[in-house]
Amino acid sequence: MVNNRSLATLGQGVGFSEIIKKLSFNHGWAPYPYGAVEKNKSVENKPIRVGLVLIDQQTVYKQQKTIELRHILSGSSLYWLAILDGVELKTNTTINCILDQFCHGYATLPCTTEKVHNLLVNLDKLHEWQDSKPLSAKVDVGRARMIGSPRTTGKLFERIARFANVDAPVLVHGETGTGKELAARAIHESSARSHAPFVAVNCGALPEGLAQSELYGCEKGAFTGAHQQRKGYIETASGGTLFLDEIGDLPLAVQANLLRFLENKRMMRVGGRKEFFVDVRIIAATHVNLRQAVAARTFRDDLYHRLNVLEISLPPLRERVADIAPLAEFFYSKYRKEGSCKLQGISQETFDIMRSHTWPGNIRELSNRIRQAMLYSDSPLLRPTDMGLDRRHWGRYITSLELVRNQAEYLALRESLANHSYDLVRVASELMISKVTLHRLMEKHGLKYSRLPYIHYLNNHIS
Ligand SMILES: Nc1ncnc2c1ncn2[C@@H]1O[C@H](COP(=O)(O)OP(=O)(O)OP(=O)(O)O)[C@@H](O)[C@H]1O
Repeated sequence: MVNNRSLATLGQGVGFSEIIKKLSFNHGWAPYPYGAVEKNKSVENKPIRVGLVLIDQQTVYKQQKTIELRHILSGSSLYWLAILDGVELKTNTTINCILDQFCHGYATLPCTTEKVHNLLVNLDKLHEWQDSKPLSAKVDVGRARMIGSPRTTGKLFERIARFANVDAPVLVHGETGTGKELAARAIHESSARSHAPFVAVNCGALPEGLAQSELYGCEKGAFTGAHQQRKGYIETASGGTLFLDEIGDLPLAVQANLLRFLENKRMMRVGGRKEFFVDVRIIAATHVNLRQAVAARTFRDDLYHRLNVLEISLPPLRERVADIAPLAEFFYSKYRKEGSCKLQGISQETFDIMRSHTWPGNIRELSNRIRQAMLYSDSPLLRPTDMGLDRRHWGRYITSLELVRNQAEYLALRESLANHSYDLVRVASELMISKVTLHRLMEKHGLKYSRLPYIHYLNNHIS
């Protein structure tokens, strides 16, 4: 057996050690404890792309262990395969979230080493393939992190990576709090401009008479109070990215100037006489429908087309149900680090109710509600009432037949999956739907370990 693959291992347990030993003897894997891998990134010049992580009862039920595990997995660039020992998937949200966010697959003990070996080989190939791709989606945005289920956010990351490689203007639309600024930052951070400033301007907050000088700056004595020459936002962002939030609120006169600037990247300070070149990439965002604004003549048609070269549309959170659990878990872990909180997690009921809330403030609202709830909660698990969401109020939040349908669909799926331990043939038969429909619905509701399709794909496509 040729030993050509290295494996990081994380966790200790009898069954786990047994699997690792067999993988080494029978299949030629060279296992290394994760600590050793971390120090060198590669051991003995062997690249390490995949890791095997043990998730047992201690990991799941000992809060400190769960936190440590999340910390390690989120900071690692390896592709992880989880080995579940003595824990039931069913409706355990903690495991579901860890698997969904950080692992590319899992196997439950007892299982054959052949199965684990095959999954690892495919993951290794997948990692190698992703490494060789010119565009790989970036998840980290500076110090911030963009979270979501791979189905929705995966496509977004791919767009962000593509858009980062070209220098054209981008128009981002989405309701308030859907992450428009975060997406713009992600493009900037992933682009060649990342070393230069990212300047965010809320066009709606620019005072009407001062919008021009705020954007373009002014020369000394240009108007009363202009005691010295001052750079505007455009110049401040030189070499980097200017993010124009709420672009629809830009006064018409300033729109005309911005159009000229977009055409040749040349500008003049207010009161100035000489035009000069400024190298800035413009990313604009809007929560209103700019086409309608164009029709209503409050937004210039030509500017709209100049800005809308590349487009990103961020759906509201109520349409990204699969993102709710990973986002909630992310904010929970983030705010947990901030204070001495005795909470041990989020209750299943809270997750259920979160899925049916309409989230008018989108991701910002979710983040704020979790933060406040964590301050005030006095129970071990975060309850719906802590977050100001109550089952009695469902009716109030449900605004359409579609939402009611979604809620019923989700509950039926979850129940049946739990009852049949994710045996999809039985679940499909019980719900009287085809397996294809079942897969689609599981994906829609975030009940699928969405990274697993990669493995199935690879199983079918890689010889
Ligand atoms: N995918 C995500 N993962 C983690 N945090 C997110 C994500 N999307 C948004 N957020 C967080 O939600 C909050 C709102 O995001 P952001 O300010 O980017 O939204 P926005 O659409 O620009 O809002 P507005 O239209 O009100 O300016 C921020 O705290 C941001 O960090």
